Amino acid sequence: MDSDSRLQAIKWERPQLTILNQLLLPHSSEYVIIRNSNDGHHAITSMQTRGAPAIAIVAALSLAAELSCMRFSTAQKAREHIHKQLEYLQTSRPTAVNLFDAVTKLRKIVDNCSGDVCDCYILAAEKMLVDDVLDNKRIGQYGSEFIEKRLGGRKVNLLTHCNTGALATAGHGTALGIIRTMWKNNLLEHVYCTETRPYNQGARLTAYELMVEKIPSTLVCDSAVSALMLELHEKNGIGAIVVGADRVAANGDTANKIGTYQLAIIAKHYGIDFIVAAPFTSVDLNIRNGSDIIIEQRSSNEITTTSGFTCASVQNGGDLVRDTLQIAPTGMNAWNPSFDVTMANLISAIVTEKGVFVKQQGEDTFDMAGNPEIF
Ligand SMILES: CSC[C@@H](O)[C@@H](O)C(=O)COP(=O)(O)O
Repeated sequence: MDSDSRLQAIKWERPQLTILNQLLLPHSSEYVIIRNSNDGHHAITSMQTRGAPAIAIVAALSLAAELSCMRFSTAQKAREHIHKQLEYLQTSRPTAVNLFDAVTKLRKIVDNCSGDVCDCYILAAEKMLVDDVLDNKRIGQYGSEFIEKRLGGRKVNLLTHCNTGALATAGHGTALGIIRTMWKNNLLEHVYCTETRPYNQGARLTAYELMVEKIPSTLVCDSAVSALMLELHEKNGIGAIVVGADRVAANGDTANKIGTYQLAIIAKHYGIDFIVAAPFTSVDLNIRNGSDIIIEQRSSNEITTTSGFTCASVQNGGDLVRDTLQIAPTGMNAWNPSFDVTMANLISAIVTEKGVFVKQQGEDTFDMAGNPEIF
């Protein structure tokens, strides 16, 4: 078993799809069976699964599971059903473009398929799962080489935000994939991960992944990063901030988990690299810049309450029970965008499986349709 297979968030054994229920992490690892597109849609909207690549792959495979149990009298009927279900699946979450990219590719494949339409669909969805892991390993390698070159090969401290690891992808991860690769290559000293309020993907999921991998790491409040930069100034410092992406516009403007933008400003203030890591399925060449990215607004309850696990020993024989506590006054308004957009001028490099995109001398933006570099 390699290190990545310890954390497998998406399991596909034709015709069965099971996913790790991330609502229960880090306290218990329970898998949920996804039988059809309805289950897939629910898994995404309820956040049992999350993270841009994982959302796309679970959506695609949920329909593959459904199709495995169906028979259609004509190829046209199969195509119509697939189109309808893909349409429905893409209503689950709006910001990550990977889902829309997957839907476009799958539609094209079934429209052009000359054999059994369901087989064509299932094979294509299965390939997305396999390709994502390979792409992430390449991102890990390219990102590790880029950081090594930028920082002269010394062991570095990195900071990351949200969760971009094996739990957010088919395996290995993107920004966390770079961290995994650097750890394996003995180039990493320590990782700082932000808690990522209000949903706590950092505290619950990234902290869990780092502990499973035994990577030296420390959790910090989102609001502690500037103070941390100052604190570590004399002691090797933070070498770079590495984050994932939900959608990268053609000019490199990047939507990612709320709080990413302020980290980019901090990186600029301290003169360190701010690196985005994402598969090319997160790049949306159809939009020129970040102002066209739809930002998901989530319930104010996520801010006005806090959730966690309490030990209901009497009722439940010691089992941990998920619980929610109100922390703001009843009726208080809250603004809860799930993502923000970091402008390209604050980003040092965008690492993809094709290579590393950097800005040309004197430019403020990236050309995501152009050629990346390998360092
Ligand atoms: C490889 S995951 C990249 C992004 O999707 C990740 O950074 C992120 O913002 C996840 O948000 P989430 O709301 O948990 O789906």
